[in-house]
Amino acid sequence: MTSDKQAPLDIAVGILVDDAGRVLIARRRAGTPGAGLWEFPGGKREGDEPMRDCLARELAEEIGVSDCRLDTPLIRFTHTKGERPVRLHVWRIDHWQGEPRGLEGQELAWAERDSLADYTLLPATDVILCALDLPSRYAITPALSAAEPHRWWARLERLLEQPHTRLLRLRDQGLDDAAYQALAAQVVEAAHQHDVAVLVDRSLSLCRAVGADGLHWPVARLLETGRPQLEPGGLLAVSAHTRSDLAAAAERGADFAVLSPVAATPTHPGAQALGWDGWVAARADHALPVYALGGLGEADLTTAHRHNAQGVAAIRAFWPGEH
Ligand SMILES: Nc1nc2c([nH]c(=O)n2[C@H]2C[C@H](O)[C@@H](COP(=O)(O)OP(=O)(O)OP(=O)(O)O)O2)c(=O)[nH]1
Repeated sequence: MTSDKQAPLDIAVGILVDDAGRVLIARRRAGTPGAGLWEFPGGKREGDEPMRDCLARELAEEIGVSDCRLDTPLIRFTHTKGERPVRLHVWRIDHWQGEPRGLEGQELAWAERDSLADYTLLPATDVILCALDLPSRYAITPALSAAEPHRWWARLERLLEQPHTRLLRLRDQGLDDAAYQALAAQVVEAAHQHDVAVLVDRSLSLCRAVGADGLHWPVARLLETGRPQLEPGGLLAVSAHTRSDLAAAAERGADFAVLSPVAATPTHPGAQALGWDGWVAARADHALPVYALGGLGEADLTTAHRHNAQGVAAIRAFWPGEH
């Protein structure tokens, strides 16, 4: 076996999103691998062309659109679910010129996000969809048990009111299960009024009891018990600290991970900071969205995206100050 045989093919993929929030999918033609399945438009890199150029070329050739605005890459990951390993470089595209049409005879469809389940998509598309659905900011609460309750609640309300807040983890390791569950029930109720999804720590039964949107576990717990039976659409997030944690998380079916610490933080004294170089080496191209955590905030979002992060997770940086 030569190593060349195993080298992944680089593929550029574009997710065109129209003003109604629908996404463009294309049906693979007869005679190609995965014929009949639906995919996002894109294709193989030619020579050593930059991946952005590859995507612009593929979209022009396949669907006749030009001037695609490629601001921020959505995700880059490798998977081995097809005939050979591929590394997908995926962009979300909200602006382009021209009306997409199937120039190679392929069928196209504009699909509502919720109706994508009706199409048989290529394997590993679930990773792309998860990245598409997840926000750039993953807010984590400081412990209520270490704070004055009315102040904590006032800040939580302010956080929930901010339009950027879409996903929250309730973290309070100082509470016993009963107290944590009582708090989680209240937090989920408050968050859902603002359309903010809440992930809770601890057990599947607690998650169900409080109507949370999923669980956030240490990766070791996923390894011990396997992926819990969440409701359809429920999210399983894991905390990871190493490259092998992430490999295990992707392998065992976590929807996304948080990889930390990028920098040292007062909440985790003594934890060895990865720095961005260490973070990128550990993140690698594992097949799941990964947030960067540890001493980061709003100002680090662009850097995080550039390093193949879904975005930034933070406790202090997103927790509103007192006014
Ligand atoms: N376009 C696209 N390809 C994907 C996705 N997910 C995924 O695993 N792939 C894989 C399938 C194929 O093995 C590979 C794309 O190869 P391709 O054969 O379509 O590339 P191409 O358009 O350059 O093809 P060609 O006719 O020039 O050979 O990437 C996806 O969402 N979109």
